[in-house]
Amino acid sequence: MNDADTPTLFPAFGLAAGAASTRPAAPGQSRGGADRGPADPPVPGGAGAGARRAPQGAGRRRPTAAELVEGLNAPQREAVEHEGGPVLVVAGAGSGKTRVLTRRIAYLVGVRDVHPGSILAITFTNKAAAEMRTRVVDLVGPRARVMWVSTFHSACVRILRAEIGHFERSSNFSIYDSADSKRLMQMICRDKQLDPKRYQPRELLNWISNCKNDLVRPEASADRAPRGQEDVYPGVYADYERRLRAAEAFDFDDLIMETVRLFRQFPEVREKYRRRFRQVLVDEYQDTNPAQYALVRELCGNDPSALPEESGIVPIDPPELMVVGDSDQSIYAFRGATIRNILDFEHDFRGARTILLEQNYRSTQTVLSAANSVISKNPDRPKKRLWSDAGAGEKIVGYVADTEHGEAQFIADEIDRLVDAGTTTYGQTAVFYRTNAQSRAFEDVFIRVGMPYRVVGGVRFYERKEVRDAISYLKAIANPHDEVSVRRIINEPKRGIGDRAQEQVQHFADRQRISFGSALERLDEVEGLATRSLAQLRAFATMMADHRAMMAAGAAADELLASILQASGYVDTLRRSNDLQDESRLENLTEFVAVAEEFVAQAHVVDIDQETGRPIDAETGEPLEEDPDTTPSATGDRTTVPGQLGGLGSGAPEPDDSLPAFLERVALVADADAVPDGDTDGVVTLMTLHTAKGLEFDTVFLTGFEDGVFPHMRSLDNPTELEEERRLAYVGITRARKRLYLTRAVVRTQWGQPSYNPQSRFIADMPGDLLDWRRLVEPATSWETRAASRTSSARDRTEGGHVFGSGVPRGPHVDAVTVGDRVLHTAFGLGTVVATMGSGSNAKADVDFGSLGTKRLSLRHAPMEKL
Ligand SMILES: Nc1ncnc2c1ncn2[C@@H]1O[C@H](COP(=O)(O)OP(=O)(O)OP(=O)(O)O)[C@@H](O)[C@H]1O
Ligand SMILES: [Mg+2]
Repeated sequence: MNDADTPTLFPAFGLAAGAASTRPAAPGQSRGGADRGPADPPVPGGAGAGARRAPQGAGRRRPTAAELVEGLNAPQREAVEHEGGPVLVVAGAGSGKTRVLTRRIAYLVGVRDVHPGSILAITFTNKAAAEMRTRVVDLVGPRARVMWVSTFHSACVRILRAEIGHFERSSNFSIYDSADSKRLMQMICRDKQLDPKRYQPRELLNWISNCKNDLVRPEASADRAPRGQEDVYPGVYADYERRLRAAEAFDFDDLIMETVRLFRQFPEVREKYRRRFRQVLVDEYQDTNPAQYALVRELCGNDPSALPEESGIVPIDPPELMVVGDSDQSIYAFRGATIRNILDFEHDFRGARTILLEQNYRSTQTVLSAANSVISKNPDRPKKRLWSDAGAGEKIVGYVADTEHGEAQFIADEIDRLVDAGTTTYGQTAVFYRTNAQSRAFEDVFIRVGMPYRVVGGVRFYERKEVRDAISYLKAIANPHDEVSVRRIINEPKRGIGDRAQEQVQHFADRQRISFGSALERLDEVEGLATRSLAQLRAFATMMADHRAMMAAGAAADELLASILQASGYVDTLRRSNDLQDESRLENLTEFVAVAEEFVAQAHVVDIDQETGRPIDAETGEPLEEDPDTTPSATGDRTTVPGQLGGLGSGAPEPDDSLPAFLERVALVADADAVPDGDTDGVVTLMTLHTAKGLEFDTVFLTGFEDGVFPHMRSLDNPTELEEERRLAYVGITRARKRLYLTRAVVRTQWGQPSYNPQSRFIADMPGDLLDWRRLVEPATSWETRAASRTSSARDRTEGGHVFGSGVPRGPHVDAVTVGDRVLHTAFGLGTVVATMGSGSNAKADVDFGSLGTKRLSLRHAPMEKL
């Protein structure tokens, strides 16, 4: 990502204090410590310092103020140094917003002596959080690790685990991801006997999610329901909430909503966190939704809800707040994000000021101009000037392939060419697409040519069936009431607990108003169970109870996992199978056990803080002994008594290798977390445009530049959605540092059907002289005419300044086929040759195209290629 942040700063630490404090240090200075001045106390060894304590004086000294703002331009510096009221930094892509946040944190710790424990920084992914933490630690040393740098979701999980007792709920709650939520919704729809054609679980869940993101509870949700659904939708929502609660579970949206509710209902709890977090920083602010915004206001607003008088707590002034964002990069409206949060900032946070950044340090002027020309077509956006002094750089390369396979082949060839020439590396190259389904074609080709690559997102490791089953076992151990998890594995592998037996248990649970898990403890009272089912249910309940006992006795997560995989018969079943797929399932489970082992190993690493010489937790940087700095001073009372300010539990955390801690980690792994670390991975990154936010690569391929792909089909007749697609294009283009490619396919298979998509309208927005077309295809054949006629707009048929008209149409074709050959026809898709006839220009073939039937084709004319 933003790799260039530290290099000139490091050497500067070695300079004499007098020299370094007044001017930026020259790069390339040595890093020795001998000339350290008296004003600069010895400091931590910084990155990679390891666990040994450095001898007094041998460590790196504390960076000076001048060093921490070194290399920043004036407004960036202003933002870093700002003290007092709330600040909004708005600026286009690549202008150093994230860098400003990182440097500001370092400055707070290193210069303003802010205790790292009082810093809360919010990033968009866990990956970005880890990176920001590392960078700050690089700048000011390991004591900075105590700060909270996390996503909204992770921060809320931590708060809820500590405070959920106020709601009289167990802190061992499960976190339901979208697949869990969907399963629960399916059960609800079935139980309520809703017509599956009219009520789709996904739609209902989307609607509920939107309610939650707007902090709307079921009882107040009727007027948001679609017309005629004012009873059904809120009813389903209420049921869903009831069952989540019965399962002691929260879904993703709950994590934020419940934290806000907690703060509003228990102002003294909120006050505790306002006292703890005196510095709050938020990256990617344009993508916050109303619930997240409410959370920021609870923590940092000027007028939070009043504290109960009997609490005796005097409210504290709001903490310092800095948010950074770019309204042009708001791409999560479908998850409730709203740029109103940016536009209303100055109004909502009293005394707020805005800082603008205008210089882009990431991209060439060519890349920027292309991005600006696309985004400038959006109406009602504040005009921004974004410039770069990196020079014009290379032209953008355009390429039109015949099919998505041709597109992938071109990209593979081009990457190889660039890498061979030493122009770029695999690790500095990314391929972006609009939807996950597009990754398939790239993977096919990349595997074939042996290109090292990594797909971020898609069917991820944690979404594989066997891994999900294993997680469900663990969740069911940790939380016996977790209905979705228990039901998922109760008969997996098959152990003779059929649907009927499960229904009988469920009925009993419903009648007794207890959870399914509790009913399993009272099997004797369940009526009508067959003897065999009863025996199997008992065995299952005993097995789970045994593992819960293990957990209570302190067994670590990896131990429990390995044990349950054996005891449940899951591993044996896979081992006995002859199915090849089961073999790879076994491998994945082995891998998952390794993940747990690594987690446990990590939890037991003890690091020593070089500054204090005391042990700190390797993961969080939290001191393992009591740290007086983190003791709230308001009452001096460290015990948590509701209604009083208490400790935050941050004093002396034990290494946590427990199952709940492991599950928490697993539940929060976001897509973008799988992004490889910079160059070192040496693989090409494939990902959706949404996941690309905040990242940068030397060479970027933006693919599928077709109307109906990008912009997405759904947006073509919806102006609001088209604006969002445009912002997505802006995000994509501005990821490129040096080299940008735009590609498309004349015909691609979508949803199993060939689609002829005309060129993306975004290409026409770019000045032609920015583009260099390597290949264009003339729309002369009937299939392209059909494609052109599908768009409602009579579009200008020029591409990047090149007018169509000359040259020969270049559709794919084959000269000869034999029976059994697989072919790809641009109109009919994949087929198998079943007969051949004729020869020369009369050669024909019968090709079976599956559901489209068998067709006889003239080889000379058929637009197809042999696979
Ligand atoms: N003053 C500067 N001098 C040199 N390089 C800089 C400066 N400011 C930022 N950069 C570099 O420019 C690149 C973009 O910075 P950064 O990622 O912080 O921008 P951003 O505004 O957060 O971008 P995005 O909008 O995509 O999130 C990074 O490589 C960063 O190190
Ligand atoms: Mg950024």
